[in-house]
Amino acid sequence: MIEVEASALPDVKIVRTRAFGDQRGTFMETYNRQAFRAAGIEEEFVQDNFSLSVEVGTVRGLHFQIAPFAQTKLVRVGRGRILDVAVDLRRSSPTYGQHVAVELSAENRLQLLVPVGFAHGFCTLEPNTEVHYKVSAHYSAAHDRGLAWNDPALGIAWQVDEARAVLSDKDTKHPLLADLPPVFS
Ligand SMILES: Cc1cn([C@H]2C[C@H](O)[C@@H](COP(=O)(O)OP(=O)(O)O[C@H]3O[C@H](C)C(=O)[C@H](O)[C@H]3O)O2)c(=O)[nH]c1=O
Repeated sequence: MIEVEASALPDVKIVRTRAFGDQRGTFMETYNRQAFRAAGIEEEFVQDNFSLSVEVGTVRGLHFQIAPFAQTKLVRVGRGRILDVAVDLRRSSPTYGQHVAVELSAENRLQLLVPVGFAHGFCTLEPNTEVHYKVSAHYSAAHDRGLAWNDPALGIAWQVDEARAVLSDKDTKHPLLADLPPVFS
């Protein structure tokens, strides 16, 4: 049982899968190819990723891979809570540069489908947050690109002070949207 709804940017989908609770806890099918295809999510995922972020206010992003390794991502939280963000980088899109931000948590069990053409990133809202995500193309460092998470032009309300954000060195050096070359048509 899967429910898929459009987010504020219709191509970014919010996915809810059925949870079975009993006296022991909970069981979920977090991904089921047949059910997801029936719900219109046709992507073939080829790699599962996992990240643990220890500190609240850890920001990972905004990332994307360029062709031929551009990725659709299906993101969920196994432990903790994140503000998950997708930014439209499709030059021909009427919502170019706009974003959607959705809270994903172990508690709400929501997943976010971030299609090719979007940058993706998140900020953790609890300590020791574990993020699991499926991607539709393999990792390629040579095709890995980024966008400045704190670009004022994006207007993302990350819920973390810029000075307190925990970032990789790489994520402090990405270009602003205005300086980003065309990457997705
Ligand atoms: C993404 C990736 C990374 N790596 C290696 C490369 C580095 O040595 C190390 C950490 O990579 P990175 O700092 O890019 O990890 P994150 O900052 O969590 O990046 C991810 O976080 C944001 C939210 C995303 O949406 C992307 O999927 C992904 O870019 O893992 C791999 O070996 N395979 C991979 O698929």
